[in-house]
Amino acid sequence: MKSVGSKRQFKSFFRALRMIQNMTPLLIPATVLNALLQSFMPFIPIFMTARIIDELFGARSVARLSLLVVSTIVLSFIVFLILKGTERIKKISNQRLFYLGKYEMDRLILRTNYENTEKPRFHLRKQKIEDASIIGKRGIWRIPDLLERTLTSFCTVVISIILAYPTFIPSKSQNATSFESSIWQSIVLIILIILSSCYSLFSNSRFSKKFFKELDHGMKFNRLFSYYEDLLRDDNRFGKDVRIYHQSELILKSFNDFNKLNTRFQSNIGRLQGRFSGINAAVTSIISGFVYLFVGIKALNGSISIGSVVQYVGAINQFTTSFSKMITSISDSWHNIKYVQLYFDFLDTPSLKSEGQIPISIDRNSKYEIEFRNVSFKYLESDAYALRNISLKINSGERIAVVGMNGSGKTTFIKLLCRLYDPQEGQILLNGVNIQQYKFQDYMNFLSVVFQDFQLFAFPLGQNVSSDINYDEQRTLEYLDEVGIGEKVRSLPNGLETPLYKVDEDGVDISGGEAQKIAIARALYKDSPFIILDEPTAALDPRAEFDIYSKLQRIVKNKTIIFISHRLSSCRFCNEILVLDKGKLIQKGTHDELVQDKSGKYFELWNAQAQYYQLNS
Ligand SMILES: Nc1ncnc2c1ncn2[C@@H]1O[C@H](COP(=O)(O)OP(=O)(O)OP(=O)(O)O)[C@@H](O)[C@H]1O
Repeated sequence: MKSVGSKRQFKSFFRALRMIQNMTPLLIPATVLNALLQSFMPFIPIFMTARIIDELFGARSVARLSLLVVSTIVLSFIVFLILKGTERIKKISNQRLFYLGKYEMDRLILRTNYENTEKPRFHLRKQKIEDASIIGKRGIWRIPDLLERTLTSFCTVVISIILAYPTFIPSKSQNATSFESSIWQSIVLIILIILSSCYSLFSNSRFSKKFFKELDHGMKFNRLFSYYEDLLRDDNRFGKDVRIYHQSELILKSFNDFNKLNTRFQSNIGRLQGRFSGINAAVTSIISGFVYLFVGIKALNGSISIGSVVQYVGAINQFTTSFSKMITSISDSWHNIKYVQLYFDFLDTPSLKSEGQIPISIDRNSKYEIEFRNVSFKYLESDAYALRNISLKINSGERIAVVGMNGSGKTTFIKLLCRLYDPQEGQILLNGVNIQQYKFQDYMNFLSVVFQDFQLFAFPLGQNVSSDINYDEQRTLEYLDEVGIGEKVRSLPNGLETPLYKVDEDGVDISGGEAQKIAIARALYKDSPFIILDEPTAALDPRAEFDIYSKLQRIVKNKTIIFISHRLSSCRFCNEILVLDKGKLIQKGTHDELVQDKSGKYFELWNAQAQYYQLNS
């Protein structure tokens, strides 16, 4: 089991490296170069100082000394310059990686099938990835940093071993003292270094585990805090309810809770870091003491030069600190992979939709027929049927109303028709072919929908209507005129180029009814053969409602319109009414036929509405 897990972790790591390389081709080379230079840099003064001291205590040649000093300065300066260059490349590339990594997730959210986006788990997963990237910069965004730390410490360990190695070899010269020729002092020092390395391995992995546990804990507070922050930042969406229902105290309490917990979280992390680095520093100092003693005795006995003391002491100290860093980085990388996997699991969210291959060429004069054949549907997390055994046909040019009580399945009917969901039983056919066999985008072009909870965007008004940056101004205005908002649009300072909403400072806020009119204009502009309007006039005043219904008859000509409605006023414009109840199609017919069926559901609804108006008139 464990090896399967490890295999997956390695796979994710290499996949992340490939992805980073594709997104920012300079980042990994710059990181590797940076790591090599960083590990090399501390050894320049260590190695060169040893040579300079030996020269001072030896031949004392001014020319050689000058050469050594100049070489040290020039070499350090060149390495420093290259390091600065790679740092800059890394900084820019890391920013790019941050953006592109998130862009991939946003692209998935916008393109994955709708069914996925309605699952709370889907959004929770994304939130977790985002939180992890903010707190502790975990996930793919941390990989370059961890790679650099691991490589730097690894190379430093290798170089320090090469430089320190001679001091552990017992002297074989005839004049060597028993201390110099004994292997035991080397063994003792090596054991001490190994013990300190083991301790560092153990304490690092404990630290990493605790650190990541604290970070996971901290993510919960961050999520709640971000939720309220977003709501307040967006457009103070809950401003009205907060005032009416005195909810400010509750919200501020959640900010205070977050603040308290965050302070505790930060102090826990700080304490952990402090304890860990304190103990590590103490261990390193003790080892340093032994190293000085060991190398010092050798120097006192004259078996190594004074300059070599600097080299050996420096190299062994570099080894102990870098070994500890290397272990920390490997352990961090191992824990970080969990978040990399989370990221890839999100990007790999399976598409639940089957993609057809048949193209649809839309032609105004063609006849289209939609058929629901024994269609049944349940939402994923529900046992109850939202639609049950629906069979019906809708032909070109028809005006259909779908009516029913709350929760009777009207919106679900539309969602299935629009392929936002696919039915579990039965088929939906367009001209006799299952709609799943058509190219998805072609099928999307076949329909225009104004959903109950339609969304307009903070783009210029013209772009909202046309869904395009380059749009036909005249046509756009014509449709806006038809829905009765053209005059208002013309009076705006920038006309069609006026952005909606105050996200842009030149933006305009619009009323609910105006937004609904723009949404209807958008559906008309799309010029699809089927137009579906889910509660299209809920926000309109009676005059605007009547106006739009009568105009729709004229504008849409031979197109098919399906109205979803609670208001039976729309039914008068329709040649067929479908009545849904608890997911079943229980009645269909013309308005007059259904009104005459006094025991039917439609009559019940119609009568209730008529009685209401009588009572209130
Ligand atoms: N995403 C969902 N997950 C689970 N159940 C859902 C989901 N959406 C709707 N339902 C359930 O499916 C049934 C039909 O809902 P639907 O939204 O189609 O009704 P409706 O007729 O449009 O209602 P309304 O008139 O209130 O808009 C209801 O019982 C509803 O609770």
